[in-house]
Amino acid sequence: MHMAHDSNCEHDDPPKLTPLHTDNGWLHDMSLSSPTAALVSNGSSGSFDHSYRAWTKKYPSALSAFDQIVVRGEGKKIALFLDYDGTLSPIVDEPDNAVMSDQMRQVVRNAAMHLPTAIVSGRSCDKVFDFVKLTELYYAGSHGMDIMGPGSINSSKKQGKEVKIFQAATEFLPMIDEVFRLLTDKTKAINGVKVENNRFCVSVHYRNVEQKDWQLVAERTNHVLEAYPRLRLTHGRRVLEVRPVIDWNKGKAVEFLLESLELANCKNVLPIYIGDDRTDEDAFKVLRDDKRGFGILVSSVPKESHALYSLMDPSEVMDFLKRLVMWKEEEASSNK
Ligand SMILES: O=P(O)(O)OC[C@H]1O[C@H](O[C@H]2O[C@H](CO)[C@@H](O)[C@H](O)[C@H]2O)[C@H](O)[C@@H](O)[C@@H]1O
Repeated sequence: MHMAHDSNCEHDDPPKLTPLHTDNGWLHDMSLSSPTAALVSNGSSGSFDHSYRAWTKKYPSALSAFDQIVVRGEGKKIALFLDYDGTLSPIVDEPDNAVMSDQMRQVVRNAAMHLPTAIVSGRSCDKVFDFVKLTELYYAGSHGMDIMGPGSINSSKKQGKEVKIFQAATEFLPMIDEVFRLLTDKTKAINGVKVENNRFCVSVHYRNVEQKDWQLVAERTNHVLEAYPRLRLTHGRRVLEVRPVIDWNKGKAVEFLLESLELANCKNVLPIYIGDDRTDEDAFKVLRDDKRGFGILVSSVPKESHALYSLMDPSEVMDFLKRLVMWKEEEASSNK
């Protein structure tokens, strides 16, 4: 059975990682991802609107606070980091159908013409590139474990060889393939489960699984991972993510990209990271702790975050990017 979910009402837990082998933690987190959890805790849609408005006092809309944002960016080079799912494309039931609109593609292309721009995604670089199709961007796939520069994915396909900028977990590739096959096999009897190979990590999707079977998904995944102490589990939007136990995440990827772009340790740089997922919190935190730039959380439900601002959904992300480009263009022409 495929459960219809209103992804806008999806609630995720605060950005803490679920420890492996703690069954209650898993199920608790999985339940909190249920669409009803947010609504029930907020009562009617009226009080829901009220709590969202109250929440935006703490995390102001990046559209309403746009003037304040550009004051911070005046005379600075803005580096843009964009998550993919739930940020540039709406959340949909089938991960392979999470296409990006042509309009959004054009907006991101325009942004990349003015600002160094990177996509930072849990998906493999190849998959996210197949959706985004823009050669002028940096791509940090597999939660930042696979970083490629402008043109490298496309040219690697043409030339039959990959141009790697950085891969943090190459030694894990055989293990990840093995675990992908095992997880596919061990969960195949559960209706609605989808196991996705994201090269340096594996996603176990339970979005289309009946809630009564969520525990089974968690148990089977946990059981497979018991034999792999060098892998750990994190939790995204109705997805369990298996990844290597290495000190690397989207935050580290942002730091790495800033270094590569020679934008680290520069006072005249303002990095902005836009994302919707718990894994994006690592990047929000890096920017917040360094007091360098800031994160913008994409969420239509109140949640705690290391981000400074918020946007409701991908359409607001598009509006924000358009305004940012217009402002950059005006700034460039007034400097002529
Ligand atoms: O870092 P991201 O670019 O946000 O990737 C995180 C995961 O996104 C995808 O799953 C999520 O989006 C799907 C399509 O809308 C949705 O069906 C799923 O429930 C979400 O969890 C992707 O499929 C995963 O591999 C990524 O890790």
